[in-house]
Amino acid sequence: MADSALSIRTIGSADLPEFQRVFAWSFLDEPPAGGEHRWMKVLELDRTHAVFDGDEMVGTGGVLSRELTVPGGVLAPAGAVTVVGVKPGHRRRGVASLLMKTQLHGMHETGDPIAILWASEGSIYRRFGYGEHASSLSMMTMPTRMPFHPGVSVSDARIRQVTREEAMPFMREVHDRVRRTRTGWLSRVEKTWDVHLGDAESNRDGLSAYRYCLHPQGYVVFRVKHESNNSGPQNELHVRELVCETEQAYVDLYRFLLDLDLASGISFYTATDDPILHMVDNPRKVRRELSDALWLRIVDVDRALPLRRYQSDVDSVLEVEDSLCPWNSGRWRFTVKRGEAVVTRTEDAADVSLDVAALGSVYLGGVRLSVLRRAHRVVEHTPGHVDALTMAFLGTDEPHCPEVF
Ligand SMILES: CC(=O)SCCNC(=O)CCNC(=O)[C@H](O)C(C)(C)COP(=O)(O)OP(=O)(O)OC[C@H]1O[C@@H](n2cnc3c(N)ncnc32)[C@H](O)[C@@H]1OP(=O)(O)O
Repeated sequence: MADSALSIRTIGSADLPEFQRVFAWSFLDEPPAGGEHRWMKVLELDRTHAVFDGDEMVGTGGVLSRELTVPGGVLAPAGAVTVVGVKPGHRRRGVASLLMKTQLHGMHETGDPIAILWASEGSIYRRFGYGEHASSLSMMTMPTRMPFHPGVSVSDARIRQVTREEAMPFMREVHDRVRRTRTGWLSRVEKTWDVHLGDAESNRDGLSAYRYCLHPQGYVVFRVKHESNNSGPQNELHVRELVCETEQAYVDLYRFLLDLDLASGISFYTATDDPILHMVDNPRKVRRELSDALWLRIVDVDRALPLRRYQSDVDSVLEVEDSLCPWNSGRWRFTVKRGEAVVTRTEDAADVSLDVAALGSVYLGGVRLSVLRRAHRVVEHTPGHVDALTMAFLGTDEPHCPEVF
């Protein structure tokens, strides 16, 4: 419950210095001296809120307008929630709750059917209806020089290292074509590139500047962690993104990285189904650590569910619980025919009950509804419906979001 002394409003440009300070302090950080934090560059002021306790700004949060690719290659409008922070000393008094409610009710009015975010901590957002592991991430490490499995063929396409200036126009075009086909990928605007591939000294964490290598159908961006010991160079390649229009380009660029002289290892936050595991001759040498990536919130059940495509036909009554966005609560008939869903209000008895966060987790096809049933997050009233819904929601590939916003 929000403290009654709190108020909330969108910010103007005059609020930005204080907004930046409150956000930095909430992350135990300092605002950059005399400059603008890179996250501030992409804020849309009419979707950016500050919470006040009297005259004092105590909370921050923003929504970015993005397109999210959902199963079936459909581009769905999504509100990408970012820069959420509450000033130390003002916590656990409902500041974030007020912000979350304002954002979600605003998205309901403006027509964003889906909200997404990356969570700083895993225990914050489920209470606000965000479902965990809507997409997951694999922190992958592997040694270089590994051969490929016989049959994985490398083409003779030339891969060229170029400057950032030369790479940028090509990368923008390739990314924009590829992101439309990959579940979980997001549209980028001009300034997003500066944030996502920010390369100021302060962004490098002791590593090199980005290196840009182009293939005719793709590109890879990485940093180098320079190391050496008595046995020679032990440099590590930290891949930021590997974006390809063809499977061949993916194979070629991985081979290029694996063969790079003076490098001993590769690390990459990648998709959980990155095919590299099956390309190399010794898959055990590819070490993987799983973490949550996108948390997804269904803002409007009846607009979000029909947006995506489904793998199989199903006809079920879903009973949804959503205390923060009550327009979602209640029973919905969810019917899929030939991949397309129709969602209508119904008084019929529920086949399956679940809360809106569970629906968010399964929406991109990364989490199985059957697993949520085993976790006591979903209740099946009519036998067979959870299995049928599980199959319908699964996608061909694992959802993946390659960028933090
Ligand atoms: C998308 C992003 O930007 S992710 C970045 C999130 N920001 C941060 O992590 C910065 C550091 N943390 C903070 O600024 C704050 O602690 C926030 C934003 C996480 C929470 O703000 P608060 O104003 O304290 O949250 P609020 O008072 O509304 O809490 C609502 C509920 O969530 C719980 N909660 C809040 N923060 C946390 C947390 N970090 N861990 C566990 N539970 C939490 C509260 O206990 C409360 O529970 P209740 O409803 O059962 O009483």
